[in-house]
Amino acid sequence: MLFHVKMTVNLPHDLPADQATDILAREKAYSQALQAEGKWRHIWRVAGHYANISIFDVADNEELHVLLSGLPLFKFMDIEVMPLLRHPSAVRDDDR
Ligand SMILES: O=C(O)CC1=CCC(=O)O1
Repeated sequence: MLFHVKMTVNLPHDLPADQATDILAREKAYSQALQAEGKWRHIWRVAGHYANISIFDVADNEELHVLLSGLPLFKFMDIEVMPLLRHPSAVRDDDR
């Protein structure tokens, strides 16, 4: 199942720099591992915002929840999820 996910990051201004550096490094590694697995298909920065638009390809709502709640930045994010399904006019075979 495909999901469109918007993540808006709200890092506290008083978060110590070493903790911020550590959490961002862990977030990057977590994200890149899921991208390599094919579960996190796309990630795009939203211009002018500390936010991203991502496409996840997972088995079901529960798997998406597990992956999102495992994000190192999870407690510092607002997350909006939109489930996607194939459009009847779509021509790409991998958009299901
Ligand atoms: O910077 C972001 O948008 C938050 C984020 C999610 C995965 C990642 O590497 O950074």
